[in-house]
Amino acid sequence: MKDSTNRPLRLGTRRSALAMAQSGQVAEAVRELTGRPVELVEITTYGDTSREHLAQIGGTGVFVSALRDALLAGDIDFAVHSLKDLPTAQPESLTLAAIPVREDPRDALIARDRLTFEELTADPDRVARIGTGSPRRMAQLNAWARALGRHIETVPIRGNIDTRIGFVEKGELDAVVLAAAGLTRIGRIDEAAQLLSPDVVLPAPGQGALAIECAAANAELAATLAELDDPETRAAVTAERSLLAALEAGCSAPVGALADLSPSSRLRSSRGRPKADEQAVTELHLRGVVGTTDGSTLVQLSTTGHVPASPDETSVPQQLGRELAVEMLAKGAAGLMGERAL
Ligand SMILES: NCc1[nH]cc(CCC(=O)O)c1CC(=O)O
Repeated sequence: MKDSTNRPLRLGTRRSALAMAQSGQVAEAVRELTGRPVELVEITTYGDTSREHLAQIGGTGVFVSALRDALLAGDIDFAVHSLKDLPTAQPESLTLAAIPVREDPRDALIARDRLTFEELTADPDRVARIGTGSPRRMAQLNAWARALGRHIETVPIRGNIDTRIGFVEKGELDAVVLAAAGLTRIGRIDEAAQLLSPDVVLPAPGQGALAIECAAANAELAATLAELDDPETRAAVTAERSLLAALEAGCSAPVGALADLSPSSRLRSSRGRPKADEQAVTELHLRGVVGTTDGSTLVQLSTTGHVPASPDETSVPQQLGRELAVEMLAKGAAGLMGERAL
């Protein structure tokens, strides 16, 4: 790094176990990268103190605004966010310097007696009560139960990961659904009874990915942090967030999305042996879902595109997301998103 000072870099973080875990991991990576000490600065956000349900306080950005204020005020040098908590519109004053390699994007079920969803819902005389504050999870869990011909009750809850698992430990709920990535980061993934297949429950756009952000004015730091970026993760989450943005939905809306990238043998000019100027492409498969929280209606579509294997390629993923949104809107997605009730 060109900045020869050894002043510690200040990393702003929320104080939850999850935020501390992910900030701690990024702090270590930045220390290794720069040789500079990294100091954690605790910031309290409205999302941490409010007792309201996420859907009621609007969801979008409640966890990030205090960190962003601190970045713009120069109180901290960079911040680590869960990408899925970031609003899709990026302020010009801030740079998403790096999106590191993504953790498992799936949702996980934590259930009494370590039962799976199928086992939990098997007894027709006992309606399983499953806790989640996420309309996206409610919609898909209810749709899954309907498809199995079973009944569940989704119970709106919120709180940090420990609090949510506590509902099951105390016997107040039969199960809760959480992001596998969060459980992994705080070292509790072993308690998951089941990882929910994206064929049944699509995660939130960007779930499992982190975003490392700094002030746009701090171009030198942004360039340094960019070394922690994973282009494949960035391409995938760009497609997912582009879909979300084009659906004009906040993060509390019942929108699920997941992009998978797979190396493709298809070459840009496909005949004969690859020539030096031919570029390999990556196949990007994007799935999206919108539904009513009762699971009675889901609009679920997917699309596939080819992303050139250049490091900063985000225009194709962006376009794919927009195209899928248009198709979903044509199938009635807009009407479903109007529904915000829990
Ligand atoms: N909305 C809260 C939130 N933000 C990020 C994660 C988990 C980690 C991630 O997705 O990166 C969670 C908890 C959860 O949904 O269970």
